[in-house]
Amino acid sequence: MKYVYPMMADLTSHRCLVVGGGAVAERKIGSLLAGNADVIVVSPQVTDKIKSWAQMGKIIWIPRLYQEKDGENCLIVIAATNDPDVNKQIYHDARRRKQFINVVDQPALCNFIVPSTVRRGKLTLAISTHGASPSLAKQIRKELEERYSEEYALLLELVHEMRVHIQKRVPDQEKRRKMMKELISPKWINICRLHPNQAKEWMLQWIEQEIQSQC
Ligand SMILES: C[C@@]1(CC(=O)O)C2=NC(=C\c3[nH]c(c(CCC(=O)O)c3CC(=O)O)Cc3[nH]c(c(CC(=O)O)c3CCC(=O)O)/C=C3\N/C(=C\2)[C@@H](CCC(=O)O)[C@]3(C)CC(=O)O)/[C@H]1CCC(=O)O
Ligand SMILES: NC(=O)c1ccc[n+]([C@@H]2O[C@H](COP(=O)([O-])OP(=O)(O)OC[C@H]3O[C@@H](n4cnc5c(N)ncnc54)[C@H](O)[C@@H]3O)[C@@H](O)[C@H]2O)c1
Repeated sequence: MKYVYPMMADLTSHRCLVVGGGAVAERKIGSLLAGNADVIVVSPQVTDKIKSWAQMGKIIWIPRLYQEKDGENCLIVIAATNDPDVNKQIYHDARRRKQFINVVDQPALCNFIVPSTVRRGKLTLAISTHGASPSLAKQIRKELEERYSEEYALLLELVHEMRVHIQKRVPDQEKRRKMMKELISPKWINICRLHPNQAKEWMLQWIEQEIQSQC
């Protein structure tokens, strides 16, 4: 893989196939479900978690070995068995169908890779090392998790709401931009962390004051 195009994709209503049911498959299924995909898992054995996803109707589990037809009509295929030859066969089948294919034990056969991810509500941070060191991607993910804690989810919810409010109330584009910048300053990030229940009210009050002082 020479170059990657980072993209945040909504997989709603897209069928995605995961072949294999071990710990790695479980992780990949988890990220596909987080992206709203319709997930089909083909594997004779699966982990307890995968089994419970199937029982809850979150995925479809076909308990047998992979067959070529399994990938039909799928946007994404993930080959996550512990058999390199089977994984290579899945790769060839997917390439023939021009699908997105990820082969968990052979980075050279991937036309997309799964990044390490931090999610804080609407904030998504994705880290990739181009397959050079998944461990480093994981380490950086942990660092970012500490740096960007849960208050960012609240901050983004509020800023999103306030942005619409400010767009309606403040006609001057330059003033709008200044106010939006102020709302993502350390002061408001700290307020979201320390006073999550008051943050919205205080933001609305601050916006009113700013509008009054501009009149
Ligand atoms: C990020 C993450 C996302 C996820 O899986 O959800 C992910 N791997 C994670 C963890 C991890 N993977 C491995 C270890 C053991 C230590 C080590 O080997 O370093 C650990 C660490 C651990 O488990 O502690 C082993 C490993 N991984 C690959 C191979 C094959 C090879 O390199 O040949 C082998 C060797 C297998 C063997 O030796 O047999 C290949 C890939 N793994 C990728 C993604 C893609 C590149 C991402 C990038 O751009 O860096 C890529 C290319 C394909 C893909 O899977 O998309 C997830 C971290 C999630 C988190 O944040 O916790
Ligand atoms: N990309 C990554 O992030 C990463 C991380 C660690 C390991 N790996 C690699 O991923 C592979 C899988 O790791 P694991 O720990 O999940 O393995 P595992 O042995 O726990 O699971 C393998 C699964 O594949 C299934 N399987 C085997 N042959 C099959 C077939 N023909 N059709 C359908 N299913 C089949 C088995 O039933 C089992 O559920 C390993 O080969 C390892 O090298 C990748």
